Amino acid sequence: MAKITLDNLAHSYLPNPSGEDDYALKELNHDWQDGEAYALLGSSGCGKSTLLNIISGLLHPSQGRILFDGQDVTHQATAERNIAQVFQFPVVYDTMTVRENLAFPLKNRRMPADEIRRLVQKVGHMIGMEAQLDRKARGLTADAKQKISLGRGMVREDVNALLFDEPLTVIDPHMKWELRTQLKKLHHDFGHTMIYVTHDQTEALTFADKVVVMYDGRVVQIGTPQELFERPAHTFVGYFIGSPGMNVFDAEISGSEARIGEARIALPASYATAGGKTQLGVRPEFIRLAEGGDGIPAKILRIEDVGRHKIIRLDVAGREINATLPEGTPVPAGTDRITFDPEGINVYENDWRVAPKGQREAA
Ligand SMILES: Nc1ncnc2c1ncn2[C@@H]1O[C@H](COP(=O)(O)OP(=O)(O)OP(=O)(O)O)[C@@H](O)[C@H]1O
Repeated sequence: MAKITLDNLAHSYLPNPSGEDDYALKELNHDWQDGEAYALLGSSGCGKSTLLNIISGLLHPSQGRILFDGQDVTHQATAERNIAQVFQFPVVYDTMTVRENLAFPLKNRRMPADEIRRLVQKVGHMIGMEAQLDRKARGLTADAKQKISLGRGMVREDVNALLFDEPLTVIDPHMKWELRTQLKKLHHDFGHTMIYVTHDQTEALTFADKVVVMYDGRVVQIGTPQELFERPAHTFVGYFIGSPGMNVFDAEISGSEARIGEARIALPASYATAGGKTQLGVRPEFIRLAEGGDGIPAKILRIEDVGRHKIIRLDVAGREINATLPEGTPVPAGTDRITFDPEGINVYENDWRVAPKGQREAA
């Protein structure tokens, strides 16, 4: 397994990039720790595959270096990097049996036959295909073929890193859950460094120790699921993670007080801002419904029951915002205001989180 260092890394697909906008991947400096499971999460076109392909060696970065355990691999071919990769669509050999497909990377490395047999049996079990090991891959469903691809990715225990690019897209929903659980178990048992690209937050949050959120070619936050939930570093993270996402209110900030329209809101700490666009981010879980008092005027538009909780859609100064209430908690009938739980308030300037005075913002 290896620590992966992204050193001053950036990539443009253009031959002569002239400004930041020309870069599909904007400058990055990060150490991804040995043995951790990372999910690269972001919407389509934000640069996830570009970054993964640079790590795997399919793409050479236009700037910077990539290191595995301190060794510069920037100009090494994929085959030399000792990694396993699983792509969005199956890559299997139709004329081979399932067993032969799974054994392929091990045979290539001239592993003893009894060791191959043991590993193939184990992975066959993990992907739920033990009974089909001696069947030819031809004629299997796309779902089954993708399970073989996943199995082939997981079969080697000595790789520097395991890279997955949206590997569960063609898998049916029940099996998705099952395979995600198996991947987590694999990580737990062997401690591989894993990088898993997805645009699905559930997949990212259930799989990863650390989620790397990308937006417009930039890594905007690397954090545990809890950190992304409690302290989104960028308004995009707040909006993208959570269902519904974080509400964002334009606000004037003055020390430990915010003003939203006529309403004054006491902040949990004091904040120094530098004259940029300032906003408060409050997740739906931290919005309280009230009748009268000092809150922000709001009108209930509709209430949606989604099982474990209710989503209350409200109009606040012409914009729709969301609150959630646990199942069984009644919606106050005369609701005409909202207030915020102080611990759920984050302050943003030009979309980036501002740390309370006296605290340093995490990278
Ligand atoms: N081969 C290429 N040539 C030129 N531009 C490209 C190439 N591949 C990707 N891009 C552009 O680079 C940006 C990042 O694309 P990338 O595929 O890395 O994003 P992504 O987050 O993986 O998206 P998706 O989830 O849709 O695959 C996009 O604007 C895309 O159009």
